[in-house]
Amino acid sequence: MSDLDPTLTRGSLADPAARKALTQPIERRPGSGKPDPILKVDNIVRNFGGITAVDVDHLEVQRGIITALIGPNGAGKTTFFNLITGFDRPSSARQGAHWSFDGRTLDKTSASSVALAGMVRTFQLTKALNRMTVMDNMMLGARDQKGERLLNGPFWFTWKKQEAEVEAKAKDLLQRFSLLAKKDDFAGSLSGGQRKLLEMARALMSDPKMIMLDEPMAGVNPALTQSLLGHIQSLRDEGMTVLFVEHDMHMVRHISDWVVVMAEGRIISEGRADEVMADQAVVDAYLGAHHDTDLGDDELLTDEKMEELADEVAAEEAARDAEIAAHSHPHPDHHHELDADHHAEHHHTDAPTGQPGGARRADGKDPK
Ligand SMILES: Nc1ncnc2c1ncn2[C@@H]1O[C@H](COP(=O)(O)OP(=O)(O)OP(=O)(O)O)[C@@H](O)[C@H]1O
Repeated sequence: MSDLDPTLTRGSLADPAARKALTQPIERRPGSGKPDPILKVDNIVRNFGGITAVDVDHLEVQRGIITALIGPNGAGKTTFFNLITGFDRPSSARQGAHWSFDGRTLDKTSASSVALAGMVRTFQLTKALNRMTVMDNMMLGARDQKGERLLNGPFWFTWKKQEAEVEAKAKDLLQRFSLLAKKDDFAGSLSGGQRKLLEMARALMSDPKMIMLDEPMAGVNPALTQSLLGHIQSLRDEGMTVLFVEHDMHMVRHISDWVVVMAEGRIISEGRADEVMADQAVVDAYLGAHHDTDLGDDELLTDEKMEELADEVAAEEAARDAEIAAHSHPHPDHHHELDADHHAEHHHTDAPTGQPGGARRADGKDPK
């Protein structure tokens, strides 16, 4: 905080020039210090069997701007989100893992306490949530994230009194995200984009300081894309910190003020979008098998290039299927070791273990 321009008060980062002035002096290297970090992470390692999914030495997330966390499939982004929000425990828990949010240590904190501290993540709607109405989802969002202690304790009446207030707030948020007319509809009946809006609205029920969005553009049709991007930017313009994981590089280029790149569980690059996408370490991490992977540069994405990529993917999948058929003996499915829903919720397939950018073995050997 020491070097931060005192005029950069809450909301003043709505001005692009102010954001540029803030990020310009930051060193372009993994783990660089930020002028006013809201989140600081040290020594977070997560192993699954012999695989090191996350191995982050140091990361700082700047307050008040939009930071994108990108990386190839299997790079460890979702696992990292799970770890810092208390939904998973680092393997390095007793070996120096340390992280703090807004000055408060979160090392041994539960997921609900992390949310109470002001760091809230969105969740993709599960089957159960799909069967509830949009409004009930919002009310549950409030209970999950704020009133849990009130509901369980002798404060039930206090909660009841607050309920009307909470409902009014839910309606305001639904209005803001153009979902009010749908408040009595089942969440499952919403379009992909509307679900993303509902996920965001739910997370905002607890007035977070930082919102963490997991693939906000997944399954969103082009008509809603602009509106979603606008909502994310206006949250930042109102003073909120945004951290998001996204595969859509066009979106990353469009709205990120800062980009952090992960590969093989590690932070490999940091900088502004155009800078990291030109960084050889990033290009190498994304390349590997797909040497022309689109990093969001529209000029590169010709029809011919798309066909070439589709052919490469098909050839790779055929080779993988053949390999699986050749080794089709039962194999313990480490993927479901902790969280059976984790990958079922993902819309895309994981990189096969050992593909560039994917997880690596804890002993450093090629997992194949
Ligand atoms: N619960 C789990 N049990 C075992 N292995 C897991 C588990 N969760 C993740 N992994 C493994 O950890 C590595 C990192 O996965 P993670 O989902 O965090 O990557 P990611 O960067 O979010 O990938 P994607 O972009 O595909 O969502 C992968 O190799 C994955 O298979």
